[in-house]
Amino acid sequence: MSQANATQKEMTLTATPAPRLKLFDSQLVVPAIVDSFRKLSPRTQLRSPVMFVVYVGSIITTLLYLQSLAGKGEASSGFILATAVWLWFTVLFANFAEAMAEGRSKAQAASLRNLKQSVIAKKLASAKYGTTWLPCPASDLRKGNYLLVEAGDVIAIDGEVVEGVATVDESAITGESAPVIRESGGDFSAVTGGTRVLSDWLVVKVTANPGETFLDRMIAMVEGAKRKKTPNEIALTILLVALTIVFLIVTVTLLPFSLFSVEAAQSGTPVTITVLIALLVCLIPTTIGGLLSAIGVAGMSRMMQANVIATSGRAVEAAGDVDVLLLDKTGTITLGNRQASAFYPAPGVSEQQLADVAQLSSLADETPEGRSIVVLAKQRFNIREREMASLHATFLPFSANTRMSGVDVDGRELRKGAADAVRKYVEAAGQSYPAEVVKVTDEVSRRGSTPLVVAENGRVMGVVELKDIVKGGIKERFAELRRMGIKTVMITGDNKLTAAAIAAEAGVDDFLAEATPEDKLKLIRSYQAEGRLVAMTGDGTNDAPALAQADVAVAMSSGTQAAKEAGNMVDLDSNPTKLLEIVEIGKQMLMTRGSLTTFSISNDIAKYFAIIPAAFVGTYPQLKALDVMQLASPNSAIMSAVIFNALIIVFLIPLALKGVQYRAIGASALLRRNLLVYGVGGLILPFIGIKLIDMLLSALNLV
Ligand SMILES: Nc1ncnc2c1ncn2[C@@H]1O[C@H](COP(=O)(O)OP(=O)(O)OP(=O)(O)O)[C@@H](O)[C@H]1O
Ligand SMILES: [K+]
Ligand SMILES: [Mg+2]
Repeated sequence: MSQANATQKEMTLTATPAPRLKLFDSQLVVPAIVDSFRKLSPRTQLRSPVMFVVYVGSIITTLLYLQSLAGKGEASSGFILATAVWLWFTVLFANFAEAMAEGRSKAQAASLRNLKQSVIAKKLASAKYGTTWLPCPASDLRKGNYLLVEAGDVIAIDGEVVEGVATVDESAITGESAPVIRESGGDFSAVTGGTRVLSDWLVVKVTANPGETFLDRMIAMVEGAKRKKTPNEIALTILLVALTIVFLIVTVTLLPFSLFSVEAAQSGTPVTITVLIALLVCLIPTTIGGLLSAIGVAGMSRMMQANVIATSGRAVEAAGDVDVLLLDKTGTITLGNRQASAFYPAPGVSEQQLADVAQLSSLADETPEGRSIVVLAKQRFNIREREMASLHATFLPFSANTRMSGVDVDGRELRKGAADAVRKYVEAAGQSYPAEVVKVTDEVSRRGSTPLVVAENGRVMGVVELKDIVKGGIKERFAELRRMGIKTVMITGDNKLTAAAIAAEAGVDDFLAEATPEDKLKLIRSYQAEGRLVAMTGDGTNDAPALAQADVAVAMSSGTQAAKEAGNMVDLDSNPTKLLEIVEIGKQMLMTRGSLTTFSISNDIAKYFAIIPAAFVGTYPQLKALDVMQLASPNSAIMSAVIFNALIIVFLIPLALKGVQYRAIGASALLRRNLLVYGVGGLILPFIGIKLIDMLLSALNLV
């Protein structure tokens, strides 16, 4: 063990910590500036229709400026140039916001990539321990290959343990320094490439080709390579496009009005195209248009900081609206390492007889439960392991559907399993089920332990108690979820009494016991049919169908490959209460988007008051009444509005990246508060900002 400890310490030192970069860290800012220019390609710009309008406006004003240099300008070339430059800044600032958000994700991806080591694996000729192995680079491994991994070896690639038990240091992936046990069968059989075996050995079957491993997928996700617009983002984009079209029509119809009206002809001051473009850009929702993508990317990146990898932005979004959380009992709410702790023989059976039958029925049972029975029988009565192969036995593996396992040997039919399952089996064999055994299983269950009833040839031999422990601190976290309005439901294959005891201890709102994988699936569907958004956390293979059905499906990284494939998030810390943070991050992202949309639309209103009187005062002098800001000159008014419109994007980048503050108060109270802060704030702020810019411009004699 001392050697294992030493290796582990070494590992902890070499593992790369996730980068904790400051908001405007120069490591992020410099590449983001470069990226802002790279993002000027039309294809990239088309992704945000609002910003694309600004982009086109920048190009047109630039052309108008060039025309003015040739002496055919519609206004002074200095004014056109200033407008063009600030419109380009507007586009660049929006690009910069997105690049900053992506840069943070890229830094996280880079730290993950550091974990990818080129490992030489020990490739076995067959699935059996002890057969010869050949060195093979990880990149040449394929699904279905078998590997030997021994103490000190780094596991080359993702796989499933088929033989052996070992302690594994997964700190490089999970950040958790305590070693975990990985063993064949059951829910602790998945191993991840990049982790290191500390003691003993494993035979691992490769489950992913190079480039398709858990780590590879995490890196791709974090880098945002596969980031698609979420349904909510698409809906919001449609709204923004509609607003843009309305303002575009308004602006275009103003053109002939100003050009051909009698007043314009008389005063000789038609509104220029430059001014109309400035007006259009100020009216369309550029603030949210420029920040929308950054908000989404930042949400995923905040998940990553909480050690959760989300496979889609859609999952992050759904997390913000979750109503019901379903949790698996064993391994999620409890530690999940259920150990046999006592034998309770049925009347007329000795404890040793029971232990003997229980042990024999568990010899080929690869689950932690089965193995722990063999261990207890040895401790209590020194019952030695028998070699299954020489016994001519047929083994009946445990399944979550039958909730039984056993063995047929020398004409003896040995079974063990959940009380109700064994009772059915015993009664089907025409035997009676002793009342004393019911008493014992009830007592065991009320303690929160799992009773396993053991039977031989249809006769009940007694009960084995499997002890499990509720994870620490879970009750307070569930109370917090309740305050957020989220209902917690524990689902388990275990019996009602055990379930009730654990449910009470953990403080969940409700539970479903004796659930088969299909029952779990049905429960999720029934909640979804009520229009609720369901989150589920699980770790076992039998949780996979339910995880695939849930809207937000968080797989524990300690769980099986199947569970991780089925989920849309993986919690690297394997902490069931992590959902609390996941929901918070989701809510925060939705709120940030809502708040900035509100702000964006209301902060455009002041610009009418700045630009409309400035643009049309020549044509319609009555409009002077709108000039509540008393801006220095028409040109100064227009420039100030355009400059404010560009700068506000930069000022709001920190908010878009960090997210607005989340508080666990009611949804309507939160909405009221945000409307007040961002709606009213957005209304007032530009009046002050535009006036200040105008004063500065005229003080510096720039307009
Ligand atoms: N190796 C085994 N052999 C026989 N019976 C078992 C074995 N392991 C578990 N059982 C019984 O089957 C029941 C159902 O197991 P299952 O794995 O579906 O659910 P669980 O692990 O108890 O709960 P959860 O769904 O929360 O993980 C257990 O409660 C136990 O009574
Ligand atoms: K705007
Ligand atoms: Mg289970």
